[in-house]
Amino acid sequence: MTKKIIAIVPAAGIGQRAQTGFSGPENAVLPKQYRLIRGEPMLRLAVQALLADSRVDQVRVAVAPEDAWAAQALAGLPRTVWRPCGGPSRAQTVTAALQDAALRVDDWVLVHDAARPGLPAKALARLIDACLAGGQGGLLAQRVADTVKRGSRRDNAAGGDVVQATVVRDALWLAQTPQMFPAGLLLQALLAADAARAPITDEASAMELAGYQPMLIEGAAQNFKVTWPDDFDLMEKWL
Ligand SMILES: Nc1ccn([C@@H]2O[C@H](COP(=O)(O)OP(=O)(O)OP(=O)(O)O)[C@@H](O)[C@H]2O)c(=O)n1
Ligand SMILES: C[C@](O)(CO)[C@H](O)COP(=O)(O)O
Repeated sequence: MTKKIIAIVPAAGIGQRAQTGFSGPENAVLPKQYRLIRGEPMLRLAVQALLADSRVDQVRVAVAPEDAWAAQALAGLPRTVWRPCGGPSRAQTVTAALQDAALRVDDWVLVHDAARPGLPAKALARLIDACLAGGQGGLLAQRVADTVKRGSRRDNAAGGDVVQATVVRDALWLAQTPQMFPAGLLLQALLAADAARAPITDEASAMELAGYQPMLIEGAAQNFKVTWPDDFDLMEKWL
């Protein structure tokens, strides 16, 4: 039987660092994934970026249980469903979405942040091609371009950190999404990481903890994560 490729979009965060300060229905603070970029909710753009590859069978968006915006933001998109299964952390949201999807163990899962609407079709295709060809999971990532400093918490004269060391950056990459893994292995790895109370910020770290070595596939600058207030304008320019 052909293995499906199912995308999961965790979209249950609040976007605290983005400080949108915008209000939606009932004056709730509008989470950053619903803020408009180029006139469209950021979440919708992120889902459309995944739908651009016809090999993606379905996109499953995981929103917060009290979410009031998903239906409108995702209206009319093909191959897309959403579920109110978001949890208190990104990893818990992804775990709940995987359990809700009840996939076959060897179906492929592509997890992509709602906060990365700039995903180029070519980068997505690179990741899918590499994982299918290698039969191995992987993630989009970018090599670190700048010189890297480790700071110490000791205050400098201006009240900030001071340099403790310059870090060798040759082998350093910045993790992006999508991150693509077999559904069964990913669910097992996330559950094991949760049981071990390991701090997990992406799917690859759960897989690493379980002993796997995910492939690093070249990502893209425009696939950056909208995190800080200025990022909205920057993303609008890219798009
Ligand atoms: N409990 C959570 C926390 C985050 N996310 C999702 O994980 C993705 C990446 O997280 P991030 O950019 O850190 O989003 P937020 O957690 O919303 O941002 P912040 O940490 O600034 O609050 C986002 O699509 C976000 O909605 C989620 O589904 N469930
Ligand atoms: C998954 C991720 O986008 C990879 O860079 C990132 O780890 C999300 O975590 P954050 O700590 O919420 O930025």
